[in-house]
Parts: sequence; C-alpha cells; structure tokens
Amino acid sequence: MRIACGFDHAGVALREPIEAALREAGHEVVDAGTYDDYPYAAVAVAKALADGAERAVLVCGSGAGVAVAASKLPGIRAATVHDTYTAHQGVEHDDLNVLCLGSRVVGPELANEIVLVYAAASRSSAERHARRLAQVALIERDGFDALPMPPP
Ligand SMILES: O=C(CO)[C@H](O)[C@H](O)[C@H](O)COP(=O)(O)O
Repeated sequence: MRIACGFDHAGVALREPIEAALREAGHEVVDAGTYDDYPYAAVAVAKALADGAERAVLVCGSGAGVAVAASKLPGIRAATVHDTYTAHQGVEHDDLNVLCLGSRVVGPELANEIVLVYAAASRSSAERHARRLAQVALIERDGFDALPMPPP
C-alpha cells in the first residue's frame, strides 16, 4: 500500500521509526515532508492522497492539531489514534484515510504497532457502515442541513 507520512516539528521524532516500520512491512512510503506548523503537514498529505496515496499518517505533538487541520480538507477522514483497536476499527467502520499520532503521547514501539495495524486493516462491507459514511459525505458536501434529523 502507498502511504503518505507528514510531520510537524514535534512529530518528526517519530518519522524514522514509522517510515522504517512501514517500509519493512512492504509498504511504499511517500514522505510528504516536515513543517514547523502542522497545517502544512495536513495539506501535504492531503495532496499526496489526491495524487494516489491510499492512506496517510500525520504526526504532531499530541495528534490533535494535525487531526483538526486535516479534517478541514475535502475527502479527509482523520482521527487521532493511540491504540491498536481504533487503528483497525477506524478503517473497518469509518474508512479512516488519515491516522493522526502524537509523538509526545506514544513512543516509537507503540506508534509502529499502530501504523502497521492501520495499514493492514480493510474496510468492512457491512451496509450500516456504508450508510453512515454516506451520511458523513453528505454533511461534508452540504453542511448542517444535509441530514433530515430523526426525532431525538
Ligand atoms: O500537538 C499539537 C497540538 O495538538 C501541535 O500539532 C504541535 O505539535 C504542538 O502545538 C507544538 O507545540 P510547541 O510548543 O510549539 O512545540
């Protein structure tokens, strides 16, 4: 799988271990660069996805800044993930195309496990997940009023 990786000045601490782990597992790594300010890293991996990368990993200090920035970009489904359960379920259920990590939260061993589990996961074919993803896409396209709300 082709995976883009981007980092800010804090996240760069995980650059070598994550990229090496992905390459050792047989993935093609597209290094989208390292930037002082995390929004640039988010835009760089979004461009790499638009250019054919299948998934992406973004790393900042907490994993929050990159997730916030990436989530503003069209077609991006990003989440901060610091455990292996979310790493695979996020793909299976939510078709997560950007995994966000915090280098000040997890060390290289756990980060590597997380990205490898993420890269190996496959999207579920269950109808309910497809339905919810279509709802997410509608919200992205049309905003607040896109979904006719069910009664509370
Ligand atoms: O972790 C982050 C916020 O959630 C950011 O992406 C940055 O990595 C962090 O803010 C950097 O902090 P610094 O004090 O400028 O090193």
